[in-house]
Amino acid sequence: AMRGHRGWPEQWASPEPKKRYDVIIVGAGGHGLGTAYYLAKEHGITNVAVLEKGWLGGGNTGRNTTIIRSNYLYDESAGIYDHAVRLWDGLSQDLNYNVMYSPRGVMMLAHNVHDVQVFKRHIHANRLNGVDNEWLTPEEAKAYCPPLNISRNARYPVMGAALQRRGGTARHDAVAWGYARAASARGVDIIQNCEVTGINRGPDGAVTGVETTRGTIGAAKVGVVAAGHSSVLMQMAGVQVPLESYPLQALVSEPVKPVFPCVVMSNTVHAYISQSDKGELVIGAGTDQYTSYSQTGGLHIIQHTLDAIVEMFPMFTRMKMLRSWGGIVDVTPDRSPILAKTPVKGLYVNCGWGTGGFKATPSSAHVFAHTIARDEPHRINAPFTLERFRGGRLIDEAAAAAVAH
Ligand SMILES: Cc1cc2nc3c(=O)[nH]c(=O)nc-3n(C[C@H](O)[C@H](O)[C@H](O)COP(=O)(O)OP(=O)(O)OC[C@H]3O[C@@H](n4cnc5c(N)ncnc54)[C@H](O)[C@@H]3O)c2cc1C
Ligand SMILES: CSCC(=O)[O-]
Repeated sequence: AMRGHRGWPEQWASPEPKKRYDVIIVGAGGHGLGTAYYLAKEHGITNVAVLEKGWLGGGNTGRNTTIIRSNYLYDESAGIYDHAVRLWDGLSQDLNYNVMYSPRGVMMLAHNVHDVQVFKRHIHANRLNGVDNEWLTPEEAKAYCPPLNISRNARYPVMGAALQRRGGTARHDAVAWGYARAASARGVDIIQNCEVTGINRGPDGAVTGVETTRGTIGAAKVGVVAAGHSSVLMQMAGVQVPLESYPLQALVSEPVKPVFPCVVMSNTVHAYISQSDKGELVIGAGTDQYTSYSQTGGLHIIQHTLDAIVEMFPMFTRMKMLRSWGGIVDVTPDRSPILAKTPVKGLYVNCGWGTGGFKATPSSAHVFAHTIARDEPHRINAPFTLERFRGGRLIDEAAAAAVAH
């Protein structure tokens, strides 16, 4: 058995917080729980607490539309997102928990000459980085996804598509549960209902721990992984991060028999769709256009998204919608994440994933654990610094992420 391994419990332990840990992770989403898991598994650091103000997986990790892909434009992005796709492949075995990873293919639709040019550029860039991506004619796109409307007189006719066959989906709850159980089994304390209300610094400015709703907890290393609330947390340590938080909504239909074989995304009409293993159509929208920490959004966004969906897939016109919800997405100016040390000794931040961080969960956690354990970034996350916004060396992926914001 692994040193200190608690054995494979039904789920995770729920201990009282200790007075002190080696590392505190703020935020029990997939990225935070995964970071704690890799700290224990890869670096032998097990005296770790993950502090969560609500319930684990209750943030964006349990609210997203579960799309996984690595077809972004820049080399830096290929590094972090394709590292994730490779880790998704063996994650269920690694965690001894079925995360239901399904490489069913992600197809990005082109509706105008600009889309065609952008997606073909992505395909060439992806191939240069060893990332699979291929161009389909409208007829080939329909053959891959039969419900797709490729009529020439559609409001936004399909002019082709970029298909990443290794892209797909996973069960988002299971990712949180799998990482939580595996981390807990290795000795990590997961403390739910424990909101961090302050980040403490010593006379030398270094981090000494956090204030929480369950008392003061000491640690020389604190990793903030709080998604839409990251700017609030970092402000507690006097660090400003260039984030805007927006509501991002999603909705599901009534469950039906398997009818939709892959994932389809359309940047131009701001809609994307897949079908869950339970049979629901899982539909995503663009962000609401105002900053907010609300986990709901405007009905007009849902309406616009459904207009787009029935235009692209007329067979769903009479489908009944079951429920909609929202999350709080933390968006950076260049739509790329911040995975880095901060100017405060012992304080690390993993945020800025915006509308697209679920797909990166395994790689984000893997390299963030490395960054905390060794106090220096992994080569994969080295470009994703806080300083890039001062120096201007941005990693502008707005086109790759534009489907939602
Ligand atoms: C509707 C929607 C659809 C999306 N679709 C996709 C998609 O298809 N593909 C994709 O790749 N990405 C998608 N995303 C984005 C993705 O969900 C996120 O980028 C990713 O899940 C972020 O993971 P996380 O672990 O960093 O954050 P979270 O899961 O949000 O975890 C952060 C945690 O920090 C906790 N926290 C906050 N403040 C405090 C505090 N003071 N003290 C203690 N804990 C605190 C929160 O309660 C939360 O549980 C979507 C997001 C939304 C909202
Ligand atoms: C919410 S958009 C999903 C994605 O970025 O693949």
